[in-house]
Amino acid sequence: MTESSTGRALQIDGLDVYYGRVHALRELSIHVDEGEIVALLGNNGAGKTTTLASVSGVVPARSGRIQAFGTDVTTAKPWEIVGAGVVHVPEGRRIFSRLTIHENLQLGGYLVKDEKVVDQRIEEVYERLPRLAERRTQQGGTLSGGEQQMLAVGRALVAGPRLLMLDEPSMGLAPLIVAQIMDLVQRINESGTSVLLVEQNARAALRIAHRAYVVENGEITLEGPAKELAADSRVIDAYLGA
Ligand SMILES: Nc1ncnc2c1ncn2[C@@H]1O[C@H](COP(=O)(O)OP(=O)(O)OP(=O)(O)O)[C@@H](O)[C@H]1O
Repeated sequence: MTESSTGRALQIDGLDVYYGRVHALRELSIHVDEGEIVALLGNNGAGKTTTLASVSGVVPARSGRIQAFGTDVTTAKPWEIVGAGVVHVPEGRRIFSRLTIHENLQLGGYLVKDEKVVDQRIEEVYERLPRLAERRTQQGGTLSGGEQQMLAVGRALVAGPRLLMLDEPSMGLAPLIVAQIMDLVQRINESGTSVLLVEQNARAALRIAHRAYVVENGEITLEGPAKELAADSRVIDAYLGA
């Protein structure tokens, strides 16, 4: 791994990923500057989850390069990528329903050596999300969908991300709850964490993103400032509806 200073949280160049014969990503290139929220929009099966899985070291790149904060992580292991400051909140939250909220948060710190740091970060999560603090001894499975999503984000924060990657945080949630989740993401960004936000809900994502990309069949087909994309007729027709 070579290191340099770029001001880029994430730089993906010409990424190709295959599942057997399925060519899931086709020379995909995107970047996230430090301090940005960047949305990756697209329909089911477009390649959004694969992009995050590839950055996280879960799905290997056939070709191309992935850099996180100037470090080449193309072939890095998942824990090395977390160590580089890149933390992934997976699709479907994947919280542990039999563990308490507090235990779920503690799991976010499993790679953090200093327990005091973990405890301090959990307290910060409780300050940010008082509803989790009130329910800290309850089992994760007793939370509503929106609260489970907040717990999944909180757990990621305990890992100390410099880049937070969120996979469809709005999935299955009512509009009011989606707005609360997006507000949380925006506040996390304002306190200094860069964000890559994967969403099918283009409307919600474009409201908080600085820039966005549209991915179709594994290829980037549109990109630009979020405000411009929100006004682009191709985005309106395909992703925003009437
Ligand atoms: N484990 C897998 N094995 C085979 N093909 C896969 C696998 N995972 C994804 N694919 C295929 O790769 C392509 C990209 O899928 P991906 O899940 O990245 O899309 P997505 O944009 O995240 O959609 P979704 O919102 O449904 O997750 C699709 O054609 C999908 O069928």
